[in-house]
Amino acid sequence: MKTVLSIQSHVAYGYVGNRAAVFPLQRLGIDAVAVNTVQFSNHTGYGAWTGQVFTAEHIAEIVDGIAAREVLPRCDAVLSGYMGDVGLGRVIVDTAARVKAANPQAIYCCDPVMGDVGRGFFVRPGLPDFIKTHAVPAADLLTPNQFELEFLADRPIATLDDALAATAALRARGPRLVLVTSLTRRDAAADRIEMLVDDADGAWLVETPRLALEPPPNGSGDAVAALFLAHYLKGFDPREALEQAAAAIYAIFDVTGRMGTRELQLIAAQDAFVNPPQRFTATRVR
Ligand SMILES: Nc1ncnc2c1ncn2[C@@H]1O[C@H](COP(=O)(O)OP(=O)(O)O)[C@@H](O)[C@H]1O
Ligand SMILES: Cc1ncc(COP(=O)(O)O)c(C=O)c1O
Repeated sequence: MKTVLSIQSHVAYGYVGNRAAVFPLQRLGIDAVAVNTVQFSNHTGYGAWTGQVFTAEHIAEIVDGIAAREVLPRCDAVLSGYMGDVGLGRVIVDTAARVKAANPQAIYCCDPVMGDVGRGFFVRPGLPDFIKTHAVPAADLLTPNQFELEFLADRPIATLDDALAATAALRARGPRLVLVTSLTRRDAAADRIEMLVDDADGAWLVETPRLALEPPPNGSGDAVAALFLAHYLKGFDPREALEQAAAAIYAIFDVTGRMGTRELQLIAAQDAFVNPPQRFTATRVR
């Protein structure tokens, strides 16, 4: 069994961070060791929330406790998402290095959660620059949405060529693979939403219909990063892992987004992760 150390936010109500990532990991047969960077009542997109960002010392203590149980050498990957603040970010990047020292085969998958096109930046000041200068070079897999890709690669993205130039620029800084979510470009149909995966062997694009989801979903990026990583760890190549992740996230929204209840979302998800009703074929773009 593969093991993922997932270091992300926790919310009591709703599905972002570890609440969006742990269930897909488990459903796909991965042992998810979950460390929560914050405990909030709900995600910050609501505008108001209660709860706390845990201190860097607290997270370091939890990681030390896990290390004392000999868990780090068993980890096949570290998955990080919402970091809370720069101090926490340092502990997370350090933890990824500790896991890789304990298990040289282990990989660090960094979901550089910091904002999106509709909302702009939604994390504390300083974190975007920390992620750009410290987390990106440490990552093996990087999963930005389009907004995050533009910031990390210092360029606007209007076309597929722009996106490929940006992923190449990021790969030159460390990550072996970049997965871009919610790619929206002027040279594609407006009723579609795309994801792009780029590694040394080539680049693949997958598109699904864009569903009218109001308000726009939160946590979809967290779920996609977990889905992609789970399939990648299980030995799927990047193109197959991309197709699996696209089919699963689409099934969840298509079945549940229109109907709306959270319970349905979870129930539908159980089947969608493992046996998505619809397949989407990726196209080679490099
Ligand atoms: N309106 C939508 N219709 C269909 N799929 C969507 C929609 N919004 C998100 N998705 C799927 O979820 C993936 C991740 O969403 P994204 O918005 O990029 O994540 P994040 O939460 O990190 O911003 C997208 O690449 C797409 O496959
Ligand atoms: C606490 C928390 N974690 C994670 C996220 C990331 O969600 P997404 O997957 O939509 O980027 C958010 C977004 O609002 C959040 O508030």
